[in-house]
Amino acid sequence: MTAPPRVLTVAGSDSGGGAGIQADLKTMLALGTHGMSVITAVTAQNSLGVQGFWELPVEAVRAQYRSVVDDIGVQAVKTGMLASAELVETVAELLAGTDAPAVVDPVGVSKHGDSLLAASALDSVRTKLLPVATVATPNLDEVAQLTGIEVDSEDGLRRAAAAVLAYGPKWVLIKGGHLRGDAVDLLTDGSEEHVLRAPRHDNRHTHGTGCTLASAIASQLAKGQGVPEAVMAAKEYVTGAIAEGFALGGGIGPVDHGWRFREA
Ligand SMILES: Nc1ncnc2c1ncn2[C@@H]1O[C@H](COP(=O)(O)OP(=O)(O)O)[C@@H](O)[C@H]1O
Ligand SMILES: Cc1ncc(COP(=O)(O)OP(=O)(O)O)c(N)n1
Repeated sequence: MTAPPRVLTVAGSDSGGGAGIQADLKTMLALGTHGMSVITAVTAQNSLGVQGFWELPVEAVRAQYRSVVDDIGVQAVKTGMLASAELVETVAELLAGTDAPAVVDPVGVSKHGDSLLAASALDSVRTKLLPVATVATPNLDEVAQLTGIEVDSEDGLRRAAAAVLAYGPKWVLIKGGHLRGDAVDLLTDGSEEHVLRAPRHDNRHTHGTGCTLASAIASQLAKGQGVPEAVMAAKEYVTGAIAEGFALGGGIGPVDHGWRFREA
C-alpha cells in the first residue's frame, strides 16, 4: 500500500471535538491524508465555550515536532492555537527550517469570545509567524487584532488582505465568515486575486469552521495542488461541513467533518 500524503497540525486540543487538533485530524482523514499532531495547549472546551486552557512547555512542542518531522516527514503543516509569544516564536522557528508549505491560522479568539492567544503574542505573530506562512487564514476578528483594520462589508476584504500580506505571508485568505450575506473569502498573493463565494447556511452549529478550512487547505497542498486550487477545494469541503453542522450540548455544535462519508 502506498502511504497517503502526510499533514501535520500544530495546534491546541479541543476536548469537545469540534475545533483544534480534533477538527484538524478529522478533516485530514476526510480528505485522504495522514494527519499527525503537535499539541501546543490543552483546552477544556464544549459547545458553551472554553472553560480553561493549559499550555504545553516549549520543550514538549519542540520534541513532538522533531519526532514527527525527522522520522515520518511532512508534506504540509497547519498551525492553529499557539497561546503565547514563546510558543509562537518556537513554532515560527521550526517552520522556517522546513520546505513543506505552511498554512497559518492565526487563532486569536474562539467563537464564544474566549481568548486563545495572549495579547503579548500578537507582535510575534506579525513579525515571526506570518513571514513563514505559505497561506495565512485570518478571520475578521484576527484581521482587526493584527492590523487594526475593521472590516464590516465585502468591500473591506481587499484592504485587509493588503495589510496582512505586508507582514510577509506568500498568500492570504481573508475569511468573511463573520459578515452578513454570502460567505465570501478573498485569496490573494498581491498579484493574483480569487473571490470564493458560497451560500451562507443558516445553521448555528458552526464550531470549528476556521480550523477545518485551514486543515483542508493543508491537506490539498500535501496532495500536490497549488494554493488557489487547494483553497477552492477546501472551501467546498468546509461549506458542505457547515451545511451539515449538528447540535451537541447546549450551545454551538460542530460542523460535520464526515459529511462526505455520510452522503455516500
Ligand atoms: N454560515 C456559514 N455558511 C457558509 N459558510 C460559512 C458560514 N460561516 C462561515 N463560513 C465560511 O467558513 C470558513 C471559515 O470562516 P470563519 O467562520 O470566518 O472562520 P473562523 O472559524 O476562523 O472564525 C470561511 O470559508 C467562511 O466563509
Ligand atoms: C483548541 C482550539 N483551537 C482553535 C479554536 C478556534 O477554532 P475555529 O475553527 O476558529 O472555530 P470557533 O471556535 O471559532 O468555532 C478553538 N475553539 N479551540
